Amino acid sequence: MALRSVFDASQIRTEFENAGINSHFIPLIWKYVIQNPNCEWDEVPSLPSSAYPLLRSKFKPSTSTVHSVIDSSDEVTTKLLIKLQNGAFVEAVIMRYDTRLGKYGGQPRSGGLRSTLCISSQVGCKMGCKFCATGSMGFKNNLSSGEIVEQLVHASHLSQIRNVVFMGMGEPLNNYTALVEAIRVMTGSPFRLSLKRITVSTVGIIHAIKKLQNDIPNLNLAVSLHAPVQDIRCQIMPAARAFPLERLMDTLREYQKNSQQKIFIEYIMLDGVNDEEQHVHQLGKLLETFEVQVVNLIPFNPIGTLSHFSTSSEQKVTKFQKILRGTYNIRTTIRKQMGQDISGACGQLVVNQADKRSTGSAGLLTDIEDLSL
Ligand SMILES: C[S@@+](CC[C@H](N)C(=O)[O-])C[C@H]1O[C@@H](n2cnc3c(N)ncnc32)[C@H](O)[C@@H]1O
Ligand code: SF4
Repeated sequence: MALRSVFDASQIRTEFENAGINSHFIPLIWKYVIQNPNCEWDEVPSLPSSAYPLLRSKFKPSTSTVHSVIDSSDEVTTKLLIKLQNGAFVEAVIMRYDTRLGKYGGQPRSGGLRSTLCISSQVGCKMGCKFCATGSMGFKNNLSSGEIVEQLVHASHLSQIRNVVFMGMGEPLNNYTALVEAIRVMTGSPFRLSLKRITVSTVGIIHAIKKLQNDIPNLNLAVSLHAPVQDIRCQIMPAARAFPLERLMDTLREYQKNSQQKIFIEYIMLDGVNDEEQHVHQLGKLLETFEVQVVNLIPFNPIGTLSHFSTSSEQKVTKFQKILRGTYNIRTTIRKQMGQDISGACGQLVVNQADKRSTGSAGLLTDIEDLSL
């Protein structure tokens, strides 16, 4: 049987419990593994003697490996192509924010920068959004919580990670149990990331948003709205049929009321599809009664022949922003496109990689300015 990731928290806790080993050793093991990624279990100091054979027979310090590390030419973005134990690939992306410069930038592998890590939760995705390279792959498999956490471990060897956003490959709320467990590990010892600095991006899985409120109160949500009315949403995001816009908005209002947490609205700008003047007024009215933290306008990142959409012109995006701000008083940012020279769109590098071996999104996604507040 394949060995599990030592960062699969519930597995290792259960195994330790069954063997009568105190679970307080687990964060100590994780700390050692983070500092010594290529270690053998016998090297981990000060564990009860029964822990060593158990670790050897059931767990690996890392089940994934970094297959390649690619820096963008502007040195802001680094993409990690990560190979999982089953041979599949996922992407994790580091974006560096230089606090001294007050903007994204800085030398790729240098310390001292405030970095955001964009993490994948699935190989492929079953939601099938028409503009998304990951969606074009279909669903392959869920990542385990350990595989999700290992992306943070790999990235932390290259940069000091301050923020984590689940905006990589896959729909995190379709891999709910692993997502919740991974977030609990990341916010616990030894990672100790602040929950305020973790954001989960979702297409809007209503029942899971409701559940999340109880399981991880006060988690930041980014909702990929992308259209102001249900029929356009369904055209570009087939899964939206199952999550009517009105019910989604009620769920978000409820989420915000109960948790006082930040909700970011993501809106991809697709030329002639959702970027006309009527759409901005529909969106403004939809969000008027809703205390939205910020609307992020995302320039569509072309994904080659996988999608027929085009990117909205700069003038259209700027006008959209102006109306949302001026007429509706909604904080609105235009997300920078980053890392386009390294297949910036989520999943694109994996699709390209798959193409090369003959076997899945564009400039990078995160409006880090807002997510790293
Ligand atoms: C890849 S998804 C992953 C998280 C989640 N599944 C979701 O849809 O929010 C993260 C964000 O990337 C956006 N995205 C996907 N393909 C894109 C593209 N080609 N250009 C720009 N943004 C894209 C999505 O709409 C979403 O807002
Ligand atoms: S945008 Fe998100 S939900 Fe849609 S296909 Fe891509 S990963 Fe899945």
